[in-house]
Amino acid sequence: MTRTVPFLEAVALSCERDWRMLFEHLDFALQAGDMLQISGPNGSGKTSLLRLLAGLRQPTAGDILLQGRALAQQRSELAHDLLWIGHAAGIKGLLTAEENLAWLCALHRAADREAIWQALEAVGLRGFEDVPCHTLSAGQQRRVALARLYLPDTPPLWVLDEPFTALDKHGVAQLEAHLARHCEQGGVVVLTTHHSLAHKPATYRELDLGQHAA
Ligand SMILES: Nc1ncnc2c1ncn2[C@@H]1O[C@H](COP(=O)(O)OP(=O)(O)OP(=O)(O)O)[C@@H](O)[C@H]1O
Repeated sequence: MTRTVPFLEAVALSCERDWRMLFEHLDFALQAGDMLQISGPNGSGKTSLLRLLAGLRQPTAGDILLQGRALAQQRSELAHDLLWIGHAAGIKGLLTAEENLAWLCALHRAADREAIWQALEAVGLRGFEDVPCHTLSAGQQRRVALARLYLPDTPPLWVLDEPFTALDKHGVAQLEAHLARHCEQGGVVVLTTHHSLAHKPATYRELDLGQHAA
């Protein structure tokens, strides 16, 4: 029987920071449509794991495979396939919401003004498109970052570090539904959050790093 090549795979993954092993021998495989929530106590290595998956750090040991090939040898494929939103909103305060989004999109694929305005409207920022982001609230700044998830033709793999931070209840529910929809349409979501998701796709799984502590 032939084995389907996973979209993203971690094989015997270990991560050490500052001489401290955070986790060892971690294995998981994600197919198109899967959602993986990384959980665990503060300092257990959730952000560190996401940064490995996003190609921002090298594992201490083990491999990460993207569609069956080593991630480290696929920088351009990763840039094409990955949408990474880190723990900080990662937006520039002097730029407007529209300018921030245009700049962030340029990292992957350009989006036209109409698409950017529609994405900002989808995250509830209608009327705030052209004000400098430093004048927005923390939740609104988070929404600017998250608007990338509402652009057409997003990359298939979304790696999101604490995406619900600073969002209000409605924003949380809306984002949960959007992530589930992305999976139902064949995308892959890997996220960290300390909150338990109310809306999960059928493919949802949780990986508790507290149980993999070295
Ligand atoms: N920039 C850094 N330099 C050195 N060590 C770091 C750095 N960032 C994190 N670490 C170390 O790695 C450990 C894990 O950090 P990480 O941010 O991955 O944890 P986390 O599970 O995401 O925590 P939290 O729930 O608090 O966000 C930390 O306890 C710290 O010792």
